[in-house]
Formats: sequence, C-alpha cells, structure tokens
Amino acid sequence: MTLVRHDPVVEAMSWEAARRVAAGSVQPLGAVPVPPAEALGCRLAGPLRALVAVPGVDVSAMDGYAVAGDGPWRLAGRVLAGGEAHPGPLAAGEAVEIATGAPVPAGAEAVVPYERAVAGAGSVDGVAEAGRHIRRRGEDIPEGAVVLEAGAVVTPVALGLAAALGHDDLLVRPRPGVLVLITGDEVVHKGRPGAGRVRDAIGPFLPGLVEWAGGRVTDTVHLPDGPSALRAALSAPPEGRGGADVVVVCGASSKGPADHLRGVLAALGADVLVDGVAVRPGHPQALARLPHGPLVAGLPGNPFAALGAALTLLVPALRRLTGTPATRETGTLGGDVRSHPRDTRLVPVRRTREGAVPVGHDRPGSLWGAALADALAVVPPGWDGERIELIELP
Ligand SMILES: Nc1nc2c(c(=O)[nH]1)N[C@H]1C(S)=C(S)[C@@H](COP(=O)(O)OP(=O)(O)OC[C@H]3O[C@@H](n4cnc5c(N)ncnc54)[C@H](O)[C@@H]3O)O[C@H]1N2
Ligand code: MOO
Repeated sequence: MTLVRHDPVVEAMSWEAARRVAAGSVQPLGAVPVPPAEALGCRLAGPLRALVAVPGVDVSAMDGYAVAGDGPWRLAGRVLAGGEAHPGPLAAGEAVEIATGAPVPAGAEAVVPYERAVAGAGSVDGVAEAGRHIRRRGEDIPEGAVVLEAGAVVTPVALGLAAALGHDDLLVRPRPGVLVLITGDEVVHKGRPGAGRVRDAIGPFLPGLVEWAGGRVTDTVHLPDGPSALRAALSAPPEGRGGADVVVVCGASSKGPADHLRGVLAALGADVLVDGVAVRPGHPQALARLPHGPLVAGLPGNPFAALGAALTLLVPALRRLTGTPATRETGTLGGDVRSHPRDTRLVPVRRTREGAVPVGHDRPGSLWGAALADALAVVPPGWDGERIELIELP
C-alpha cells in the first residue's frame, strides 16, 4: 500500500482580512473616454461640466407672442424653434408669434401665451408681465457648471444630461473585464444532467453579478480537468484573455486529484494573496496575481460556496477597479442562527422590518437559499447576537 502524504492544514485567512486583501490588490482603472452606451453604469473619472449653457440663448417658455412695450402690438413676424431668428430687435409696440423653445428676439420683454392673447388682423392684444415666460440663457444650467462630481455613477438620466450639455463621449473608469473559466469534466452546460454529471450553475450567475459590481464578463470558457488546459488559459497573452483584468477560475480550488489551481498558479510563478478563507461556505477560495498582470480569483466548485467567494474576493476587487467606495450595511438577525467557533458564516437572509430573516436551504452545493434571499448575513466566529453586516445580493 502506498501512503500519500497530504499538505498539513494551513490556517486560513479571516473573512474580513480576505475581503480587505482583495480590495487592496488592485488600483482603480485609468480614465477613458467612452460613448454613452458603454458609459452606462460606470463611474465618472472626472467632473461632468456643462459644455454649453441651458438654455443656450434666451428662449420662449410658451407658445404665444413675444412682445415689447405695452399692447396692443403690431405683429412683426413669426419665430419657430429650429427656424430663422427674427431679423432685428423688437421695437416698443411690436410682437412676433413665437413657439416654445424658439429664441426670443432682442428687445422682447415678455411672452404672452395664446391663452392670454386676443389676436386681430395683423395685431394682437393682451397684458404683458415683464420677463414672464422667457427662459434666460443659462437659467437652468450655466455654461461651465459642474453638474456631476467625479465618482458619480453614470445612470440613464446622467446620459441624457450629458447629451444636453454637448457631450458625445464620457470620461469614465471603464468596466473591468472578467474572463470566466469553468473547470470540471463532470460539468455540463445544457439540458438535464445525466448520472454523474452536474449542470454548470456558476457560469450563468457570474455575468449578472459581475455587471452589478461594475465589470463585464468578456468570455466564459469551459475547460476539462487537468493542469494543462488551465495553465494554457492562465498563461495566454492579454489578447488571448480578451484583455481581462481578472480571471475567475470556478472549481479546481480544493485538494482533490483534479484540483489543479494551486499547482498551476505555483508553476506560473503567481503571487498568491489569499489561499483559503475561514468562511463557510467557500473556504477553498484563492486570490493570486499572475506575473504578467491579471488577478486570478479561484472560486470553489460548490455553487453557493462560489457565490460567497465571489462576494468576498471578486466583488471587492471589481469595486476598487471601478473606483467605487466601499459601503457597509448592518442590521439585526432573527431566527436561530449559531456562529461557528472559527469560521465566519454567510447566511442567506431576506431583509424585513423586523430585521434579517434566514431563508434556509443554504447547503454549499445549492443556490436555492441564495435565490430566495436578498442578502447574506455575515456571522463572525463567536458572534454574540449583536448587529451584523449584511452583504447585498445582486
Ligand atoms: N479534502 C478536502 N476536500 C474538500 C475540501 C477540503 O478542504 N479538503 N473542501 C470542500 C469544499 S468546502 C468545497 S467548496 C469543495 C471545493 O471543490 P473544488 O473547488 O475543488 O471544486 P470541484 O472539486 O471541482 O467541485 C466541487 C463540487 O462542486 C461541483 N461543481 C463544480 N463546478 C461546478 C459548476 N460550475 N456548477 C455546479 N457545480 C459544480 C462538483 O461537481 C462537485 O460536486 O471541495 C470540498 N472538498
Ligand atoms: O466551500 Mo465548501 O462549499 O464550504 O463546501
């Protein structure tokens, strides 16, 4: 009989420390100008300024008559938005018919809406209130004003605002690219898994999770077990990785005969930043930096463990790359939850007015509980029942 000597158990890093290491493992990506569709959801890398005033000139706020002096007024023309401006200034006693948004002629003192005017042949009468219904140049937004600060999220509304202010491209921190490698000979990607097979449950949730955290999945590649395919994928040049900033490896993180992540990382000379975390589920997770640049996040193959690990290592790194400040939500936890003496527990919960309530079904191999939950409660070792951190689920 051959005796196999396994590595001694190495003390895993605390969950808090692992999250800190992940956030500190990268720097925010440099600013790039991108078109609006690409900028959506990114953070501004600099302040957004008004390139033009809004409105750009004095315009009418109503459909009616721009008038000078007291009525009745002689009708001197018509001005439409996008049409020809009135050729000269209005003299006292003159009016032009005007559309909402059309430039008011110089000399106009007010706009009298149709509803308040009495039109005759070549003339119009009514009561003018000085300055009424004229939107002055820059009244809404002065030229040069900072309308959104650096770090603001580019929302759909922000895109509309930027366009109104004359911007074509926006200067943002781009979405970090994430390449996903799914390992496992038993993992299938379509249909009902047969005997000895499991359906990939991690590849389908990562794009949404990555997008929610500010990144984008550049590609999802399925690899057979064994070190050579993993090694080839991790040592590909940047263009072979789609320029990804982070490579996520799912499975192969533990100590089994097909778990090659650590061996491949060592062979490639990677700097291992996290090698196991004192958390349940998800302890075999890992974080490393390859010599040629990208970060590698190793997620366990058990899908709920992979989710917990993604929230521990991947999401904090993506948030840092996108320049997103760390936030912390705390709450109370109901139900009968016990802490573990050594490991942090991640417990799927729903947040209610009475505090967070565990939803159950939280086995490492199943996403059932996490799918019912809207957050994971972070139960530290030796928890005393005080307030706890809640990490939001996408
Ligand atoms: N001797 C030890 N064995 C294990 C340990 C340990 O510390 N010592 N840790 C256990 C824990 S905890 C976990 S989690 C797993 C992690 O395993 P791996 O990351 O190496 O992943 P696999 O062995 O490939 O798979 C584990 C499990 O998950 C299923 N799987 C894999 N990929 C997927 C996928 N994309 N979608 C759905 N399910 C997947 C796979 O079939 C296995 O059932 O290791 C324990 N063992
Ligand atoms: O990370 Mo594992 O899922 O705790 O079983």
